[in-house]
Amino acid sequence: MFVGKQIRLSRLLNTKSGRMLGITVDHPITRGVLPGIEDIARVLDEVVAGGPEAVTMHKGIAEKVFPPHAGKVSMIFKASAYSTQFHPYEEAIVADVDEAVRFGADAISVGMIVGGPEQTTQLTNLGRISREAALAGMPLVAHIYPKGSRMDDPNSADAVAYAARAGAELGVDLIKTLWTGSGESFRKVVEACPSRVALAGGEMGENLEDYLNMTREALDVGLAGVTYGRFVWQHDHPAAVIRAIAALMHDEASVAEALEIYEEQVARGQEAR
Ligand SMILES: O=C(CO)COP(=O)(O)O
Repeated sequence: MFVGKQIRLSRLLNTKSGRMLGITVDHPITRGVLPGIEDIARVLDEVVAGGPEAVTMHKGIAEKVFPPHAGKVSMIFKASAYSTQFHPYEEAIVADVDEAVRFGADAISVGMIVGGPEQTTQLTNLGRISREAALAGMPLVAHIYPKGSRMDDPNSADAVAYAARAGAELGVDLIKTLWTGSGESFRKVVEACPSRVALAGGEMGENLEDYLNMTREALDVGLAGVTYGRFVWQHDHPAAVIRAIAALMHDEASVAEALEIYEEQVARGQEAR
């Protein structure tokens, strides 16, 4: 491994656990300007206050909003975009490795949808970015979801293992993918993937404890990271949520302990007001 990639990777991974707690704020092209993400400067302030290892964003946000946070958190530069409404099966490439280098990014992130004929272009794009990232010593993160037009059950262990392994085959360092519903089924995904596997989050509808339970179960079978978005920054107390997740990931806390940390953080924040 080039030393540059090793150094950047070390900025992404927690020194204690070797895992990455990442928060994504790249949703508007995918899902619209969701409630809670309108004021992106405020969102980033609240997220960074929770102390995650990394935040993922597109170039325009990196340019306009990220600079005050440089040095406090790593930046993952998003280089593709899709839309659940307009082009759900295809990620468009919107940036490249040279730009990621110029923006001071610690990793580049690309999405790929597998499970349909559209994956031909997706594989071509990921293969190219993987080659360019390797040459630049830039870690490669990929969101790989088996949500292609021929996939019946994107959350099945076979589908998710296929997606994760496709990323590993193409040299992705950290693959973010979907939860399969249980630790037992997720173990199959982790065991079939020689790269680090990270989990995506989901909608705000579910409660915090459900997300903490999912995270704990996945960590127990080898999860190496999370890249959570909506349920964190749409929450009333994003920094407290992040600290609770960090306790699970870096201190091997139980869900009950993580919930206590969440309550403490909320109380402390309210006292400070
Ligand atoms: O990482 C994501 C978008 O890039 C998904 O985040 P959530 O599903 O947790 O909102």
